[in-house]
Amino acid sequence: MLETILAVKSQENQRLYLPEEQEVTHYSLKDSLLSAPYIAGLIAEVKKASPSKGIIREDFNPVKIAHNYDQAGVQAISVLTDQHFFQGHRDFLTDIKKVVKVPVLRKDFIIDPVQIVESAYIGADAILLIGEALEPKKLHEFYLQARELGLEVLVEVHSEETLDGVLNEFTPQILGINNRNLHTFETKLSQTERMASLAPKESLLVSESGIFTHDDIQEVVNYGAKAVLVGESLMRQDHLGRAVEKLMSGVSV
Ligand SMILES: O=C(O)c1ccccc1NCC(=O)[C@H](O)[C@H](O)COP(=O)(O)O
Repeated sequence: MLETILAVKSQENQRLYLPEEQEVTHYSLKDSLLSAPYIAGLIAEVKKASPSKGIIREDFNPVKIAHNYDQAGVQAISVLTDQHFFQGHRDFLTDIKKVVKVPVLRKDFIIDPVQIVESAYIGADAILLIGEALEPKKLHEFYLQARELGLEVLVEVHSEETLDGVLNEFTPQILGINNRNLHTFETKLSQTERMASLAPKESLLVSESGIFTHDDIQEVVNYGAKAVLVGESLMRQDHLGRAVEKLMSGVSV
């Protein structure tokens, strides 16, 4: 599946899109995740659809969703900006950035340096770089480019092999273990269990995908995760404030 996504991405015209410059306040993803009052930091995702689940949320107002997440006390917001596979848009991120006071992560398939420059212009505080989408050397170059532009980076890996390749090049500040198998789409928290011990102590470890309950969060925290990235389970809830509270504290309000 990743091959298909990357083929479509490389055919999309990766032209530089520079909106009118605007004043935005930037927030640190790492600092925010480490300041969580819960057992882990929460990156809550704004995602209308996905290749594995189709439409996840019919009533989709990205700005309203992000505002509700912010009010609920999440530590960061992840915004899918890919149009083709996730029905996202880069404007969602720019609009969200205007109404929230937490860091905003651009979640997309970044394969061209132009997308990194664009991410800074559209207001992102952080970007995602996927280990399986970039050779380790290129990933490191992209990482350094992003850092020079003031962006933080969540480096995501789906396998031990990819993690090994990345760590041979550099140590990411923020490292995501994605629990989704990119071929079958199946999610297994045991992926975090298997890989967490290979993560450097200096990297803030984020467990991503397939997290639905407070017990799931407790489980990945026990494996060593300091933060979680949650999309679908929140996106399917009507009341996001209550959903965040229940997910993070384990108690219904
Ligand atoms: O979500 C998918 O179906 C998907 C398929 C192929 C590549 C990436 C995909 N998702 C991106 C993500 O990593 C997730 O949106 C994110 O980790 C949240 O996952 P979840 O909580 O399971 O929605």
